Amino acid sequence: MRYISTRGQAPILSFEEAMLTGLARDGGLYLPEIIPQMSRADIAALVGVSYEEAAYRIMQPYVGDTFTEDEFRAIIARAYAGFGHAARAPLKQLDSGHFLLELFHGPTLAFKDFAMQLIGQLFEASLKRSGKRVCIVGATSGDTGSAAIEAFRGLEAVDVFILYPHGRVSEVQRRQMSTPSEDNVHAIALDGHFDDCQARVKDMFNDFEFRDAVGLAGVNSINWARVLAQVVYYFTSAVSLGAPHRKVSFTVPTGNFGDIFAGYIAKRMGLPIDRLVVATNQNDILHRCLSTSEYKPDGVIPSISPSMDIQVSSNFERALFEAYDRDGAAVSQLMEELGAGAFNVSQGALQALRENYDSGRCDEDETRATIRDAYTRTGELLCPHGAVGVKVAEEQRDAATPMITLATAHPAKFPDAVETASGLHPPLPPAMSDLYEREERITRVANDLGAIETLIRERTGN
Ligand SMILES: Cc1ncc(COP(=O)(O)O)c(C=O)c1O
Ligand SMILES: N[C@@H](CCOP(=O)(O)O)C(=O)O
Repeated sequence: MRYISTRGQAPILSFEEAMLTGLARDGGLYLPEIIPQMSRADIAALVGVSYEEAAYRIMQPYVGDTFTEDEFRAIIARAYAGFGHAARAPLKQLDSGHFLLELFHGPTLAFKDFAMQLIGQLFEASLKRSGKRVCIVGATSGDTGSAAIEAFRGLEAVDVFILYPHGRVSEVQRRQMSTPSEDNVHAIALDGHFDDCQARVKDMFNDFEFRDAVGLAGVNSINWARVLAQVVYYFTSAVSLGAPHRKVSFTVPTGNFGDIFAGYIAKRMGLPIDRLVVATNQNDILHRCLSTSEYKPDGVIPSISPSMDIQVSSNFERALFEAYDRDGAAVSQLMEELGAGAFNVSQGALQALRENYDSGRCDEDETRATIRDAYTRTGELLCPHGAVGVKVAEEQRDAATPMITLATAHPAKFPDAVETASGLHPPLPPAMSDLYEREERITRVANDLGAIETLIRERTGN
């Protein structure tokens, strides 16, 4: 399998190269040149198999001969062994025709663990083989960072620097990043919001001298392997509700567009998905763009679902690439316009986007009300991100097709918001019960590329 950039100007890479490269050298994001297909029989054959077996069958065509069958199966087995639920991604019924896909049973209690635990194993196997060393730099609004630090802590051949927006993540998220004691992990509090963190990470990738000197790698969803790992649970959940014989729809709490794009890939592979609904919080740029065609970031407003406080949505570039029939020049032009403030999607591309994605938004009061109502009606305590999804799904779903809403994080990651909404304080699982007593290590930096690069060079000796 070969991987191409959304901007059409970067070298074509293998799976392993694309995984270790992160951002393409033309500033774009890698995507497989062709999307492998699962036939109806392939999908039907997933009934009753373990999550790990489904993961192997779905991901193998993308990974190709990077690893032997035994190696790749062992990687998958190690990745999901630490999950706290035998089903890995259990499905719960919320209401007639409305289901919740619980994606928070991994070690850091968010859906990011599905990809990050796998990527940790893939990186370790690949770097052991090559003897190379990498420096991972990531941006987080809270969950990617803790999942990355958990997946890479203590690995010999990897340093991890995670930039998070100072004061804009929950205390649990911050402590998950700042309390691991291994020397190879670094929690960096940046004075700015998530979009600033993500922009500095992309700046570092576009600074080729720095990139090559430190051996930069990325584990944000710019990394194709992140998206790929998330395709699996669309299949397993749909199959448990009757696919391929019955269509299902998904509502996905969305920020950087990686998770819902994984749903789109599942659909392109042949999974009968009726609708993919983008659910945004008050930072609703994606909903506005799909409604009006204009993509114009206008400042991030802090919310009680902080992981979705994003205005420059990285993977939307992959969706645009598809909507523009894989025209890299057109995508480059849009990204240039975005650099100057905003872009407008053409009518043809907007129609293509709307054929694949519906959208809705949920404000702060609605989020709190949904947490309260869902608990009262069903006994399910939602995190604010899941609540955004449930609210939008309730508005958008139809009686004919089952709706699956992705519950992307555990309520205990956002205890204050959940308690205000429901009156209940969600406890941390026993393995994390001493999180508040552990010592924190945080480095504060200005939103300044030079200062961040200097810090990374000093810490890595490059
Ligand atoms: C809990 C939670 N829900 C939803 C999202 C949005 O996912 P995506 O960025 O893949 O759209 C994030 C962050 O990515 C998250 O951490
Ligand atoms: N919500 C994310 C933001 C980064 O997204 P990613 O999927 O591109 O890594 C977070 O929690 O950090």
